[in-house]
Amino acid sequence: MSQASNIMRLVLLQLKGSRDKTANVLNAINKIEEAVKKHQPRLVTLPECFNCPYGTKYFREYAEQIPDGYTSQQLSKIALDNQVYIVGGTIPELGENDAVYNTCTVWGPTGDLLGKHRKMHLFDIDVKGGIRFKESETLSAGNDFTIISIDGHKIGIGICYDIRFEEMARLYRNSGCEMIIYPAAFNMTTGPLHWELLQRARANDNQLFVVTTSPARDTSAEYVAYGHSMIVDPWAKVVKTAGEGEEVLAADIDFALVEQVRQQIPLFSQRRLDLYSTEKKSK
Ligand SMILES: O=C(O)CCC(=O)C(=O)O
Repeated sequence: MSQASNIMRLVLLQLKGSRDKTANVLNAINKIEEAVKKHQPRLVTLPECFNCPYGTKYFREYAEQIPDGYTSQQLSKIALDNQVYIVGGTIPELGENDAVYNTCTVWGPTGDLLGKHRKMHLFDIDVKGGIRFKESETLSAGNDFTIISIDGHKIGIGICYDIRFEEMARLYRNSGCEMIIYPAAFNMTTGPLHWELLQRARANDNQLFVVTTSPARDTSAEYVAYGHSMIVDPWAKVVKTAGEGEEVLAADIDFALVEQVRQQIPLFSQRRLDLYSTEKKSK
């Protein structure tokens, strides 16, 4: 693909996880290699918590330093060997002062770490008769926005629950992003109702591509992921969606669509900033 091209080929890997970290990482590595051979993507994305079961009791045990830990080193090598960008899902990260984060790493074709996003909004919910989850029992929240650039296109990174916070997506749009990628693991309570809705809403509000990558559904797991990894375009149209099992989703997306939608429905020059605003604060 030429550097100036607006077309980018994506591969989303919806992967099944297990309690065996090494097996999970090797599965991801093998699937990346196969997908590169078959589809020649520019960018490959992985699911949230792809090397670890999704559960607060597991995060510290599976946590690794970034970029020195095993999973980071494997992702760096496979990106370099295959000359591909990788949005490496998420892994539990062992950070400063012994804090643990739910973190997405992004790797370039040189094997370099291009960015690291720590989930900003921790998934603490209690839906009666549905699901209770409290990430803050063991995780700390990140404080930084993460934008990477691929072939001149800015891409914002968020993680799962982050998608519910429209201000974050707006700030990415205001910073020039044309796509937001969310590694994510919705569940069987909120998934059917909110998964597609939130993606189409963020895409529609901000006139950009939204990409999510979920683990495959495993009904024997303690946390059952919804699946349905998805690509939504700036018209809020679902371009491609996976089912529930392990799946490889490949698609060419055209960034020219971003400008077309923004010109035809010029929300961002029509906003009444004299009456309201969304502002970034530093912490
Ligand atoms: O927002 C939701 O319903 C699910 C969020 C989630 O599973 C997560 O943040 O990991």
